[in-house]
Amino acid sequence: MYLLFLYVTLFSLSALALYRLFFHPLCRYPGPILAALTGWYEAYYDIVKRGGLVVEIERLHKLHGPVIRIGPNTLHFNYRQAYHDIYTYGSTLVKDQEFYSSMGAHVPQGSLSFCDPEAAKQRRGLLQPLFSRRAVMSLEYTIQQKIDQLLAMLNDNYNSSSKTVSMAVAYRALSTDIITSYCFAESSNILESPGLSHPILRGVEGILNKLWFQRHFPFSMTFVSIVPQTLVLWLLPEFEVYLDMKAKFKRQIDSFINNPEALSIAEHETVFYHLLEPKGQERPSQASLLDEAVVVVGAGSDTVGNACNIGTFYALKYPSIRQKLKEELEEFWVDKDLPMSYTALEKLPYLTAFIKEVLRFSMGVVHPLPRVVGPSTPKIGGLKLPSGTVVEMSIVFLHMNPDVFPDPYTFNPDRWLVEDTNQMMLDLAPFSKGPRICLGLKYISHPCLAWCELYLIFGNIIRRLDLKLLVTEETIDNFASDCRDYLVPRWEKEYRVFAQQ
Ligand code: HEM
Repeated sequence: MYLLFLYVTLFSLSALALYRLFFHPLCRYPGPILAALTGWYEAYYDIVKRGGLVVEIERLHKLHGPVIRIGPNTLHFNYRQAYHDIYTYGSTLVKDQEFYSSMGAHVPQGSLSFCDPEAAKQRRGLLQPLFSRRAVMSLEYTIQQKIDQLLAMLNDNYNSSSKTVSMAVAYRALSTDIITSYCFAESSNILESPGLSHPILRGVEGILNKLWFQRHFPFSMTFVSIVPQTLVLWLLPEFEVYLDMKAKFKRQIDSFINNPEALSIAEHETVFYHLLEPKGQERPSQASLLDEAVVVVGAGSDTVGNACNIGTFYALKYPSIRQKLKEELEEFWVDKDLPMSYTALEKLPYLTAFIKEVLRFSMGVVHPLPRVVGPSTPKIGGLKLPSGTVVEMSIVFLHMNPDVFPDPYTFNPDRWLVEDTNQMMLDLAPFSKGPRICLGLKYISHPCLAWCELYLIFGNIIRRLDLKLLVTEETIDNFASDCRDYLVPRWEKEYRVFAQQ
């Protein structure tokens, strides 16, 4: 009996392997045989090579050309027309259910995980007002308050070469505090924790380390949500922070549901204000509200933190860049003790060029975002593909394309100061593009929350502080290389700074 079972299994696997190698519609596309046979090829680079998939894809494109088969049913592209066909004009493609339901296994009812275009459109419609330019302008004060807190902390606690701080940690603290106070009118207050040792920071790190495991073994998150909490914490102590955060959001939602007046008397509009009082739509379920809260905090913290971390590094590393930023800011922002508004800062040409270069370098989400070809999808990068094919292109290949960004691995804000930046702007896509672009960013040239944060943070850090970079053997030298893919890019090394008095 066992033998029969073994024979049937072996026969089925062999038949599947033969089909995938010789009869599958994608069988004529080049790529590693193992990738054509199984999705575990990708899992190996994600888990064993710890975020090494994008580096492997780069190697494969050099070997096999601009289109490669990276999974049994997945093509990865490396040319700009394909990127725009998939994302910018990709209204007939949908998010890949297999990828997003495993990545979002902990938040199945949050906007990021919605693959059905209609459901995503409805949810985005509910949240959009919170991230519109009008809302952002009216809540600028909240962002400025948090930045003031960061500056005071750096001045008071990290002010000599023997008292330094990792800016990666400081910015993660700042961006999480901003997004939580902005969205829920209740900050996580990480910046107030002594030595920035808040459990949330450790928890986020622990969860990021488990990210690829969750992607390839999604039942691990189902396990976390169904077994008793004490067992989860015993087996996976790093989940404590995540479970605490969810419990806190749940308490907040319960209190708003029980006391709807509290929504309108909160200091400012919040995520829950828009979700609990949907105009012309049914109110999302409590589980969905909770998932959305987690999505918004996750999506709005590390992305912003990464960009700030990378920008500050280059402003400190290259004195000429820092000097130009400083001179421009000093000319327009004469009294640094008075706050400067986002609308004033966004008019500064060099600061704007600097932020665009920061966004090009920091990438946003570095992992290829998979989309599924539909029955009416036109050609992708000149290729007519069967419906159901998964297509993707990591942003690395767009942002580091030497045809559009000459000498792409050099951090050079001046490239944005030429007269015609149209093509570069088209290919600057840190927030992705098209129907599933980062929430609230209709077009990259219509700034809102993320832009507001970046202008205010860089403006304040450069104008009001004199940060010094501490260079040691351990200091990262260049953010363009050795990047690991944890959805957002991560690096092994970091850098530390102190505020010169
Ligand atoms: C520098 C800052 C940011 C970058 C580079 C960035 C980048 C991105 C990217 C690339 C996506 C597409 C993900 C995908 O297709 O799977 C995305 C989606 C999203 N972002 Fe951002 N983001 C940033 C800041 C923010 C902020 C501040 C928020 C607000 C809370 C936010 C909320 C979201 C949400 C909710 C989605 C999902 C939208 C959907 O699937 O329809 N992001 N972001």
